[in-house]
Amino acid sequence: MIINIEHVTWRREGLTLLKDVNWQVATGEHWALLGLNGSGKTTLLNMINGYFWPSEGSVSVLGHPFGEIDLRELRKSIGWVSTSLQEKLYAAERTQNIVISGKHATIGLYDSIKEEELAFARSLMDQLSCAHLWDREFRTCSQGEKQKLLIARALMAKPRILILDEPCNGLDLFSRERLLASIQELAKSAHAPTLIYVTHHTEEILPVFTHALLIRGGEAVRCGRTEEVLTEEGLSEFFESPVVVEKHRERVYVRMAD
Ligand SMILES: Nc1ncnc2c1ncn2[C@@H]1O[C@H](COP(=O)(O)OP(=O)(O)OP(=O)(O)O)[C@@H](O)[C@H]1O
Repeated sequence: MIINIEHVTWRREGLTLLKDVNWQVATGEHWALLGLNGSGKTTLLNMINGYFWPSEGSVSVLGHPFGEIDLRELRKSIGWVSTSLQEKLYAAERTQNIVISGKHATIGLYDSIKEEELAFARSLMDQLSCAHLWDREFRTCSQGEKQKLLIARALMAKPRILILDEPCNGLDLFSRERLLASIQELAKSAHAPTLIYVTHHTEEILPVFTHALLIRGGEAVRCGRTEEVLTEEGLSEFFESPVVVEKHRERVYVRMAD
């Protein structure tokens, strides 16, 4: 079992921010985590990374129950790509150095770069269709290109779980599709980590995401196989508002019902 969250409740400042959440992620599955603003997605991710401790219930990640594992060690197996990270990275840094710095999850490089690290960084940039950005300054790359570089950076540490936290935020239609195509390829590649794709938008949930968790008000409202979860009925109930679902190339597009 990659992730096993059982009856997890998390309280903070008199509020219950996660309520009796149950979530099991098995090997070979890729998950989408869908929820509106403030629904508890980031809180749940912080829980998986061991930054928050459950008030009730138990968390086990990569077969290690919390309480029995060094969380700093565990975090080395989890990549977490989010846009807020971009601001922390050196704007003038060369793209390949940013990718390579992911090996030890540092900001900037402190050791001399080894030949095999350069080769691995290049293969990752190739895999994410951004090898043409080699040796560019990070700040000169577009938002979509930066996201690809940050995914390559996270993969440099060979994580077993890769969290993609709203990676398409701020991307235009075409950049979004290019990034999604790279994510699709990544998910299909041999030795791909377990992907957890966090989003507000159902249409970003690619067919490779076999399972979906819908979270609302800190509760896991629906959880299961994507095609069973992302139905018109299921989503109308989830959004507490009637929606119409249109499917195109195995992706689900939602609009409000008239
Ligand atoms: N440490 C904290 N103390 C108090 N409230 C918190 C804390 N962390 C999160 N919250 C609250 O918990 C709720 C869920 O927040 P969370 O960041 O998990 O939502 P989210 O689903 O990631 O939202 P978004 O899509 O906007 O990023 C919010 O109402 C937020 O204000």
